[in-house]
Amino acid sequence: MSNTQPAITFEEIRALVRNLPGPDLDAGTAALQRERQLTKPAGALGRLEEIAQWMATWQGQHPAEVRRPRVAVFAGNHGVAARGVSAYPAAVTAQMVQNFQNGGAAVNQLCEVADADLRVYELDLETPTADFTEKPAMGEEDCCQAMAYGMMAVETGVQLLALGEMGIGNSTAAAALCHALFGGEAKDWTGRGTGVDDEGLARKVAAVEAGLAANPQAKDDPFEALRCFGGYELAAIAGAILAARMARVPVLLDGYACTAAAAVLFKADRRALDHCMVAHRSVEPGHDHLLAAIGKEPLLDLGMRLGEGSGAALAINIVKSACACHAGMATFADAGVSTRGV
Ligand SMILES: Cc1cc2ncn([C@H]3O[C@H](COP(=O)(O)O)[C@@H](O)[C@H]3O)c2cc1C
Ligand SMILES: O=C(O)c1cccnc1
Repeated sequence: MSNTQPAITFEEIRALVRNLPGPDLDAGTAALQRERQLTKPAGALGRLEEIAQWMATWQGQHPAEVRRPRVAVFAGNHGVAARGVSAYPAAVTAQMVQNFQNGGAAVNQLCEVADADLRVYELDLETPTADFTEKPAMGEEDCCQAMAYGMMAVETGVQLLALGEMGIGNSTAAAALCHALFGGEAKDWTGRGTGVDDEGLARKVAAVEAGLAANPQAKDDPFEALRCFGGYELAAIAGAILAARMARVPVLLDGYACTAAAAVLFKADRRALDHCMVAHRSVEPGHDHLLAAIGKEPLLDLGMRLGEGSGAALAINIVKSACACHAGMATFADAGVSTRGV
């Protein structure tokens, strides 16, 4: 990326992870108490109730607010893309960034519907990471720089952060990352991404296996795994999640690639993703294994496999709806509705 001194080092990031702020239990309890008084049978709003409580707990305020949701999409290019692991050429990454800027992508429409502020962050698209089948994708400085860049997406006033990525080849990077973090076999983590054929899928599995063989140290440390396989956009997502935690901003994670980036933090500390929900279950088969590994149940399951923050942008509507019901509904006492008889 650049030759300047990184704004943060791995050591500082590790210290951040060791000292993450915890939940605001007072705000969470206030939400639970209000929930019990709202004019509906107990539990009848299902996960919307859990979402309202989660939002209060991690925003540290009750009732929680979603006036300013932000969708941050990070874009980066991958050296491994040269190995024929995507159905599309690497040039599509920059072309899609242009498309985002022109308002023509799926995520633009979904942000419009959700009334969300879409920000697209390019990470040196002319300079792909190294091919991880040969050596680590990034040096430590570049990885830290990308994480620091991701942190900048968390600005004052953002009340909910939805994260996404754009980077041709990144479903292969995500597979290698998950394989290093959680073990298993390369094929368990590798899917068709943008739609590779059987030969393309075999090339992807081979690239993941070669990646693990070329970077054996990636298995020993989650940040090392991020550096070896990451991709600038995946490192930026990990940085954004950390900054959001520090700033008390709840986070929606998108599909496979985005959740894989988040999983680095989970491996570093099992509580590190407590302020995150996974927006949807991607069709990419590795996502299911990954959700099981990090213990998260996604909000939506619509057969999507796009990336670019699309599922996260869509789920903003669910979070807004949960908070609107929680804050706006009348209580039994206020509305003069009889409480449960038996
Ligand atoms: C036109 C187009 C728009 C996209 N928007 C997101 N992705 C998605 O596809 C890529 C990952 O798949 P793979 O690993 O197979 O390259 C990522 O850039 C992801 O965000 C797109 C891909 C394409 C082709
Ligand atoms: O789930 C994802 O993030 C995904 C799936 C396919 C292609 N790109 C991204």
